[in-house]
Amino acid sequence: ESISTASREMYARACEVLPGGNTRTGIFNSPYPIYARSGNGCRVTDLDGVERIDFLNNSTTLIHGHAHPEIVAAVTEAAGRGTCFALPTEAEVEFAEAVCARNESFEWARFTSSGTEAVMMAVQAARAYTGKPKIAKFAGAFHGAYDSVAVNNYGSDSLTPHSHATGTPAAILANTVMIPFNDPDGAVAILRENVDDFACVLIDPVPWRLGLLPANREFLAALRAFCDETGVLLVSDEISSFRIGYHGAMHAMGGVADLTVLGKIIGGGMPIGAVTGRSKFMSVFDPSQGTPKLPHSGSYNANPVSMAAGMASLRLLTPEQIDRINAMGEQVRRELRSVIAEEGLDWAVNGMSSLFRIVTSTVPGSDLSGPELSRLLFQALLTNGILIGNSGLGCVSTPMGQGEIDEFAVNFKQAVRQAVAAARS
Ligand SMILES: Cc1ncc(COP(=O)(O)O)c(/C=N\OC[C@@H]2NC(=O)[C@H](CON)NC2=O)c1O
Repeated sequence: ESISTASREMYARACEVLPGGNTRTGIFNSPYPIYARSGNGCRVTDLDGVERIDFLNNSTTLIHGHAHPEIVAAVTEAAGRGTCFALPTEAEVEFAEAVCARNESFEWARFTSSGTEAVMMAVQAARAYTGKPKIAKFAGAFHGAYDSVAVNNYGSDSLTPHSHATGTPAAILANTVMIPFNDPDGAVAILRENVDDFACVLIDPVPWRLGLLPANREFLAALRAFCDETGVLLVSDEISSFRIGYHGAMHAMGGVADLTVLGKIIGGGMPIGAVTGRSKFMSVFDPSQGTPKLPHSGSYNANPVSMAAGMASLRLLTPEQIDRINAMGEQVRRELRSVIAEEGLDWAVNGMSSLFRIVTSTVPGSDLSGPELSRLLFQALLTNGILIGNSGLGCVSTPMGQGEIDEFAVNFKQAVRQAVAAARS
């Protein structure tokens, strides 16, 4: 049924000028996506004026929700003084200080305009520092669109590299090795097979495409020990998971990375990415000693508007705020689990801190499993005033309170019943 007449009409117009009316694969939804008109705090309004509680927050980016007054003020003030210069600004230095203060391993920082670029630069920095070609990543984990890492990134645990970017050269796949998540013996055995060829191991400590289940401490310790022994760099992609603790995900789980990639929440809703880490590794970018091993430019790198939004976002993200949204995240996971239990379903609600992911039945052959059911649930939630990701991903934002959690629990029950009925019809 048509959820939003105006969105359907807008989508038809979009298809005239955008491939499939789309410019971001992850948020495409058939038969057509709902178009946003505006957002305010934890609520988003579509082109028909329908308001929903936003538990997706632009794929966990908007930790302070939409149009936070302090972030809007910072962006407006910065933009009024010029949005970008072919000159460095104080804003870049101030924000780099704020980022480096978050974790003792963040000795130097460098900015990009997306997480994808930051992952790319971290991988290239590891290759520049070690002189080695191969990288290891976890089967199924998502790290953005860079072709060296856009390999096995849709949740499958297959260790055979396959790219979702059709046409990726075999030479790229040959240098991207899959290792199994939370399997220390399995992962280290594969790493040892080509130990002299590895530049880095790339890990998201809470990989959402693997069901948002965290790495365990023994596993992180085994990776750290392997990297200490061999000189392979440990790169932590915390673009989505940094929010789980004031010092980030690895720190919260007792690990230490050599380089850490940041994005999303540190940008306050403006385009951002960052590579941080030990200065000895980050030195590959340093142009002050002659041509750097790794040149890296970008027209909007460290642009003062993103820096200002990021400063406001980090300033607002106090330990108390993190504790508060983490407690609300735990309550959300508990409420959703009790609805699922009441409905007699074997779905799971995974995640930690302020992140959650609803995973429909994993029982092979169950009629209530897989991406189709996740999509039915996503659509049913849309008609019940709630926005989450089409793969069941969601998060809590700081403007939320008990009212939003209560409303989610009630509407989730209705949506589950509608999705199950639709799946069985
Ligand atoms: C661990 C990790 N590494 C790199 C990236 C890429 O950063 P970006 O270039 O700033 O988007 C990301 C960013 N996107 O992840 C969000 C993810 N992206 C998606 O396409 C889907 C869309 O809904 N299924 N949902 C999501 O939450 C990331 O999470």
